[in-house]
Amino acid sequence: MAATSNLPPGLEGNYLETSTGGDAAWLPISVKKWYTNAFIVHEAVDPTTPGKILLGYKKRGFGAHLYNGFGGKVEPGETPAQAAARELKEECGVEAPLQHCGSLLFVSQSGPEWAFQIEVYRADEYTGALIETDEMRPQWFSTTPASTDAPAPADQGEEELLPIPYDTMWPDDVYWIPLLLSKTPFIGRADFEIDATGKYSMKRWWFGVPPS
Ligand SMILES: CNc1ncnc2c1ncn2[C@@H]1O[C@H](COP(=O)(O)OP(=O)(O)OP(=O)(O)O)[C@@H](O)[C@H]1O
Repeated sequence: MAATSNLPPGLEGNYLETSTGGDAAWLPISVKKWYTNAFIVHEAVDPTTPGKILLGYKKRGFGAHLYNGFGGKVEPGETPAQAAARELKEECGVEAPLQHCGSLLFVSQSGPEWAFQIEVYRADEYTGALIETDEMRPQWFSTTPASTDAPAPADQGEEELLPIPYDTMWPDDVYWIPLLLSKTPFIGRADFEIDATGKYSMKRWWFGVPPS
């Protein structure tokens, strides 16, 4: 992993680059707004009980028709941790001992005029009953990468889970979800361009982790 001299503007600290790309100039940041994003991850127990991650299919609003964690804006007077717990409960009905695991900065050209500062949380467990809400349809996905020589799914009445649907997620997710799964703290920034159809594409990105 490379040294941190190329940390993008808006990120601070001692971090080692895990991935970077794009050659656009970093966009200027005027205002930042705080958001949260929370994930429940069940670790693999053994080969017949693989790991799984809870995502939500966003039914409306910003990021509609993409799978994501559960989250939203930090409201005035709330800490990001309080907002993360509130949004998780509002969007899929459950409570969880969320732990902060990453911070992300997203800037877009010709989209929202503010930058998104997103605090990311994960929990190994949850309490309550998962429900579909007006905003999100929760769904579990396998955390085991798809592989041709993987054993056939156990035929034990368990529903086979699909792999994480990166093609139907924000394009930055593939760079930091693996870090979230391995419980590696992370930071990152991605700058986006939005085309006439509203599609976001990444023009420059950088993700990193603390030195071990
Ligand atoms: C650009 N790359 C990105 N990659 C991954 N996740 C991203 C994201 N950009 C935004 N997000 C997440 O999208 C949700 C938006 O929140 P959003 O639904 O607008 O907030 P909130 O529920 O408060 O809105 P309403 O007031 O109900 O409209 C929130 O979880 C935020 O973390």
